[in-house]
Amino acid sequence: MKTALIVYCSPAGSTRHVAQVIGDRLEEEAVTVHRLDLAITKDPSRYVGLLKTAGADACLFVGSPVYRDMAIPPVMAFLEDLPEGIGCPAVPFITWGGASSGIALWQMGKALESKGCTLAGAAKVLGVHSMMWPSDNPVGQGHPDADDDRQIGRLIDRLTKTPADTLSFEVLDYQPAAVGAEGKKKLEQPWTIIPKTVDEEKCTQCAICKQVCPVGAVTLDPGPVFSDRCFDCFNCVRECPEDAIVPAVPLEKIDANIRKRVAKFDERPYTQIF
Ligand SMILES: Cc1cc2nc3c(=O)[nH]c(=O)nc-3n(C[C@H](O)[C@H](O)[C@H](O)COP(=O)(O)O)c2cc1C
Repeated sequence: MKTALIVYCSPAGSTRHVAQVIGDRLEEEAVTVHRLDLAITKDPSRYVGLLKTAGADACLFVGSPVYRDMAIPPVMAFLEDLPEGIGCPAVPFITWGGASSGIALWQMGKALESKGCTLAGAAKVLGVHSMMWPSDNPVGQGHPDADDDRQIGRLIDRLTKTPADTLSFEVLDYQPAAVGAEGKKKLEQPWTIIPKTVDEEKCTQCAICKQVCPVGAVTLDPGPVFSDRCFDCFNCVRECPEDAIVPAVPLEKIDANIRKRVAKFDERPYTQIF
């Protein structure tokens, strides 16, 4: 591998951390790394051109957090917009909050396979659950940690130091049948979000909600208005200094539901390299 493109979206930072570790380790192995944060770069086509030019010497890394068992819409939109037959080796990676990693890796793998990519490797990495920021003990607290980073390092070692290997995309279908089937059913349903209201007494129109939205879904009129690009990352709710953005489901109830799902799935291992 001579060139790598690392594409990701990371509303709360864990997926960005993994992307950073991947990029830093690749650079240690003298790979030329291009990093593409989908929240910043709106037109990825120039970067995708790099992959075409580098051909088999290039590798595409694509990272997403898991939301409701799936990869998030900006990442899937990037994959769907890739040119047909791009055909490079690829490494999807996800971070998940310890409830269920669902079918996100499988879903990303399917999209990559449909563009003619081969699977060089993949990673599932535990991250602190990004819906649980008010809690003193969020699920996944402290993750990704040093051991997670070491596992990512081992993946990069394998990708750069041993002859290129191709995995079957089937390895990404790792969930028990019932969990996998439930996740795949969700793909047929519209993306759901928890509606939010704005407490106009509290809102000072400071525009932080607009700045922290990774997909430009917030406009001010004069308080925040959310477009249908919103995919429910909760950055606006989390970062509002006045707590003026109020989700229809209280955060305590969301917290309790997540903990129930953690107990129900009891998914292991937390971090896994393929
Ligand atoms: C709306 C929403 C839905 C989520 N759904 C799941 C889920 O189904 N399973 C899970 O384990 N974690 C879930 N999480 C937690 C994230 O996957 C996890 O915290 C991830 O590391 C966040 O990545 P980021 O920090 O790059 O944004 C969800 C978080 C949000 C905000």
